[in-house]
Amino acid sequence: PPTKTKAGRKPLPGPPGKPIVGNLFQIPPCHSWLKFKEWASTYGPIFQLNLAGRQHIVLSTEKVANDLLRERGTYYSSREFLPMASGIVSREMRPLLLPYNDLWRRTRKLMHQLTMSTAADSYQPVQDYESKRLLISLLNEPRRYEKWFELYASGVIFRIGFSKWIETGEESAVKKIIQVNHNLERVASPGAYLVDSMPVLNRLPDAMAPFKKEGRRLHEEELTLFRELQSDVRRAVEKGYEGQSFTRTFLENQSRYQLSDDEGAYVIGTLFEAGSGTTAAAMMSYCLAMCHFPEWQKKMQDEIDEQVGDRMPEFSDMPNLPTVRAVIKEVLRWRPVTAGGFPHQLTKDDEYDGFFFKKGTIFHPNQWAIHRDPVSYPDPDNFRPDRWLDPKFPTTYKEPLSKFPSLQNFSCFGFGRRICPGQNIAERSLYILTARIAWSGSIFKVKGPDGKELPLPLYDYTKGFNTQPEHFDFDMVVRSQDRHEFIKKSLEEARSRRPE
Ligand code: HEM
Repeated sequence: PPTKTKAGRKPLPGPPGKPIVGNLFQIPPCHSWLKFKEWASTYGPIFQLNLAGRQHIVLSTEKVANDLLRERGTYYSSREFLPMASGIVSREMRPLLLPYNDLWRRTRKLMHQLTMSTAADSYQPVQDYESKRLLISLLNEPRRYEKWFELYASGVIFRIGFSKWIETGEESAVKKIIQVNHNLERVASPGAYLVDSMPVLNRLPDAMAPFKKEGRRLHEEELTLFRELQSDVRRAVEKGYEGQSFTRTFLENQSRYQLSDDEGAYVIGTLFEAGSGTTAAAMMSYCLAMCHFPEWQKKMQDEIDEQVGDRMPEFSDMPNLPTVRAVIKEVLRWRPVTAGGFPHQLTKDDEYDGFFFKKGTIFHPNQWAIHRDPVSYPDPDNFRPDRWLDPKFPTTYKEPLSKFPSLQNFSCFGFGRRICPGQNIAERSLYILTARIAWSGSIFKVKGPDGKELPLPLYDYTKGFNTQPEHFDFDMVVRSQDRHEFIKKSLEEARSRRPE
């Protein structure tokens, strides 16, 4: 263990770096969370990295992440200012990247109203309809699962955000907003723009800084799209359209939130971008888990058959389906979507457990390591939904099983004041999709001509800060023709009842 310094503070442990650049070139360009976890086993749950003079701290247990990011939320809730992503592209309006300032507080208040539990309940008819549509597509063409989950997740948020239904995913506004997501993911990834590590480059004249022109173009494109989507809702409401949406709620309460049109448009755009890819990615990991651990698919199916019978599971069945909730919670633990965690920035000097942290330090709650802490999660590399269901696992098991396990405040959604505001909506989507997919069919590994299962990697994941399995094929067999017919009928019925 580190010894105390003269001032009575412990030196921060961490891998030794090189002069000037520090640990910058020791960090792998992708899946850095794996390396960070390795370092945590050498240096402990709090270790530092020096990235060209900037102090970064990696947190690797739920306890230290909660003690700092949640319990000391008044000063551990900011974001690092990235000249390209937060400045030029977002013009300091994108809530996800905003520092802990007054504008962020106002946007967060609006987000809370749009996503709190009672509001989330009111979006269930949209999730009901979209999940039925997904079942038909998945049963017909399971190998195009990425498309179906993306269509589901964007369809839900597009409808509740802007009162528009997505039919094919090929609609121009949908393609554009998905492009905005991809741009943000690229622009905000660590190391994408030198100016983010060396802010002084921002002072270069335009001719010597082509990133500025690119950033301004990206900003124009996204703002134009967000404004168009907002104007469409405004015009529809003026013409007497009655449907509810995030945008409508914003427009009708704008003065209460003290947000300009553009700031409000960015809030709703951010809800879309933070909510669509993440939900879809979680469900893709679910399919991978079902291929590898079919015994859990069977356990869910037995539970659903016993508790629900032949009819399709509904939101109201969730209290009776703890195995369903445990399986999807374990998917989020086993393959966290934001595996490296979303960084928080400290806004004043602080001390914790004998360590000193300077104002401006960036904290990474490394979910990959947090979720593999063997004290909280024994047998961490294995997929064990029973850890949420069996009192033999006292660190994760909680009663009553009609309520727990739940996804509320689970560390996969981040920490403290910045915790994901979309968790109520995400939770409802993940529960209904998991229950209905298991009720309707069984997912299997693909078999070769000799009838043997083809090999399927346990961990072959995409790059980026949201991560999902690289494409893999799986088969899906409907559990009975009656159920297939029932889904088709109930989709038609849901379509005829679908809120306009
Ligand atoms: C499985 C699904 C999801 C996962 C795993 C997830 C995870 C996260 C994480 C880790 C953060 C960062 C929290 C932090 O800084 O500590 C976050 C932030 C955020 N999420 Fe989610 N999320 C999901 C779904 C959603 C949905 C459905 C929405 C919108 C309806 C949403 C909206 C947001 C927004 C707006 C932020 C930024 C909050 C801020 O910076 O203040 N997310 N999410």
